[in-house]
Amino acid sequence: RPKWQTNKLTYRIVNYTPDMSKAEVDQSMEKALQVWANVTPLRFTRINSGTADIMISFATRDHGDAQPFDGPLGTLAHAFAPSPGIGGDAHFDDDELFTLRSSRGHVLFLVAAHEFGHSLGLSHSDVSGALMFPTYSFIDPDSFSLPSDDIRGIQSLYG
Ligand SMILES: CC(C)C[C@H](C(=O)NO)C(=O)N[C@@H](CC(N)=O)C(=O)NCc1cccc(N)c1
Ligand SMILES: [Ca+2]
Ligand SMILES: [Zn+2]
Ligand SMILES: [Zn+2]
Repeated sequence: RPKWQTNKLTYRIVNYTPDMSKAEVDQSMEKALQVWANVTPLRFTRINSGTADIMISFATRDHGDAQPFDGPLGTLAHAFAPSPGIGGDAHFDDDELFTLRSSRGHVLFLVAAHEFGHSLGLSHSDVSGALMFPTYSFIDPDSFSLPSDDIRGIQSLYG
């Protein structure tokens, strides 16, 4: 199973969605990475130019990789397993409505936390309620805590 060979990873927010303020997007991404840093030796450093391990961007439809987005709903985002180049990168479908905490649309923090699970090497879980379960369900981000199946999964890679 592909995994990063270092615990110090960089990320870059390449562009932004119009759905939220830049500060809200920044906070959502930081909080989503912290979910995984809390239970592993992984540490994430933001860079604002050049190439990071985890390049984060918003896009619609065809956006330069082999997995074009599909308009509103359906696929919300995708991320690539650890590897050089596109590995680790996370793309968010900007035909979705992303929110800070509303149940209307999709909470960016939750989608990002799920995607970064893929960026770190996790695949989907069949445990309902797991963050890595294939389908999104709204959770108040203020009361979010990483489910045990996800802790087990990430600690089996980075323990
Ligand atoms: C085949 C994949 C490209 C599907 C894609 C996904 O799993 N990305 O990681 C995706 O966007 N799946 C949707 C499925 C859906 N529309 O319910 C999803 O919600 N994934 C993100 C997500 C966010 C937060 C929590 C969970 N469990 C899943
Ligand atoms: Ca979509
Ligand atoms: Zn993509
Ligand atoms: Zn997924």
